Amino acid sequence: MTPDLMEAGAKVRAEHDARLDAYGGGSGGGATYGRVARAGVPEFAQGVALYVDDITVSFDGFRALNALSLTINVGELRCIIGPNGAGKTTMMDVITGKTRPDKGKVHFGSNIDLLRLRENDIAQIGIGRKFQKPTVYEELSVFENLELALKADRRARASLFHRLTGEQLDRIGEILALIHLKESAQRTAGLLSHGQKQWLEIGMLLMQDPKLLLLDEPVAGMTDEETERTAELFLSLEGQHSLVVVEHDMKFVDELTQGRKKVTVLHEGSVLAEGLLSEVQANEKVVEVYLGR
Ligand SMILES: Nc1ncnc2c1ncn2[C@@H]1O[C@H](COP(=O)(O)OP(=O)(O)OP(=O)(O)O)[C@@H](O)[C@H]1O
Repeated sequence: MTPDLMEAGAKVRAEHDARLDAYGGGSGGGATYGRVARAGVPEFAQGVALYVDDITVSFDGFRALNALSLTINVGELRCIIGPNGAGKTTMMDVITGKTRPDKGKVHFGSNIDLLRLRENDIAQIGIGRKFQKPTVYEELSVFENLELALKADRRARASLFHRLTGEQLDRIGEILALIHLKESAQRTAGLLSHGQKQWLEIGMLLMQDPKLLLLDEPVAGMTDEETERTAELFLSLEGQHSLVVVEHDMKFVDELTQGRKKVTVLHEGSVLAEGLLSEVQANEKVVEVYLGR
């Protein structure tokens, strides 16, 4: 390579890095997303990913969660359903440290007390949350969004001062294939369809290799084809990650549970029923709370 070309290459890279730094993902930025957790390392040997016990959350005396208890196993894909106002979002808020409960316990693995940690620390120890609306960096390319997510991971930061390692490039390639965006890697994220943006955001979460993924109505607004692809994606993640999927779309829940996985029905802040989708759909109490609205 001639010195001219080397200089031009360095300039392109510097501009690229400056673009990412502007979004807080560079070596000096990312104060919120990238703070080093002092939370310890979660222990999963007992097979439990998440243990929620007797959680109550009150808003001005109204109980959004009422003695809620729930256990998610390592590698499990659990769908949570329930009518509007059942407490599904509040439950996610408690797990991720956004809302503090009045009482109860929330443990990640067998040893981490999530109620003692801040929101950023919880994200850093391996709990990823996907909100209903996609939140990707619209002006950046699909690839840059994934690169930024990698830079937010404290484990990857030290090696990212100059360029991505081969291993990191491979990881981005793997995720691009998984989220069906390999052909769109250089596309500006703002130009993606709604479904593709949702996948990109899931890909960004996956860059940090979370043990537990919380997904709030991930297929809302997706086409049937996108919904099917999302089900395939989640099924391919099962086993390596624990997934908690809050969803109203029963066809999607059916695709995810494949007639053999347990679903949890929330109502008025508590677990109303738990079992196979066919069982809970035949449960009189469940039918009543759905039809009663
Ligand atoms: N910050 C708050 N202040 C007061 N009430 C709240 C607050 N957050 C939630 N609630 C109430 O708590 C209850 C549970 O709300 P939550 O959003 O957790 O339900 P949800 O199951 O996620 O509902 P949806 O399916 O409609 O998203 C609702 O009655 C809601 O109005």
